Amino acid sequence: AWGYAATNGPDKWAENFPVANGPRQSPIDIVPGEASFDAGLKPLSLKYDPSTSIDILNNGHSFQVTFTDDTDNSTLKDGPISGIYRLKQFHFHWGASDDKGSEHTVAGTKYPAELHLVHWNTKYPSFGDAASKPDGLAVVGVFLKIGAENASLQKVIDAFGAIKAKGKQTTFPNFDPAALLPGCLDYWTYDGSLTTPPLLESVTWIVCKEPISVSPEQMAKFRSLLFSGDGEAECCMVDNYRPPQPLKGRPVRASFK
Ligand SMILES: O=S(=O)(O)/C=C/c1cc(Br)ccc1O
Ligand SMILES: [Zn+2]
Repeated sequence: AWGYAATNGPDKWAENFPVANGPRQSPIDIVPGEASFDAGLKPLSLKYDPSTSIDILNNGHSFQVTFTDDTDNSTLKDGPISGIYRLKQFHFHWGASDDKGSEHTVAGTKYPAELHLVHWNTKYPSFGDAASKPDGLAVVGVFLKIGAENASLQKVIDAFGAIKAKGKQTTFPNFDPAALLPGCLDYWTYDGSLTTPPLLESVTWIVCKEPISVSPEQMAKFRSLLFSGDGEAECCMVDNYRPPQPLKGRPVRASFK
């Protein structure tokens, strides 16, 4: 199965997922000076209902918090998209050390981690259906920067004890993902893909310019999670990020000057 090791990592994914070499792969290096300001881009409208959060899971390549998506209670609207997209889950990517870990980079700068909030277009009947359409998904990316302890993030970290190994999950009710968003929602946007197999080219990426904070101690807790399952040789969950992919002529737009 795919992973992030030398034997099954990003450089090997094209063997089973040839779209890995496609025209709209993610992540990318965002070069602010080459992004074009688009006055037609609307502010993001993110409206989340904490009662839609269900559980937290170690899926063997990250951990994710999953939401009920059978109503329009937690949605993304406006920004670069048309229609209503429902929040399905959020997860993170991070490094073994603070000098790497994000998937998108900004003029070559890597952040220690990156949050992805995954939404699907309600013009399609389900996430699975939407995931195969060019306008099916919208993922909001938020960089994490080393600094003050993040109290909202700490609520997620407090659940790690129950999901240390691959396959572990526990209930995670009443969590408001809006508490993980930066104060300023200026963003860059471009057409891309899932950054993990199946690498489907169905994502409108919306990457926030402003990072949120994470303390060194909190990053250490991320790195205490395991890729491995119970009874397997322990392997720390670190460096679960895909590096930037070729832009192949895609425009990157900015919602801000
Ligand atoms: O890292 S992302 O591109 O946000 C991957 C998102 C993703 C979300 C789901 Br839900 C299932 C498979 C996936 O690959
Ligand atoms: Zn992701």
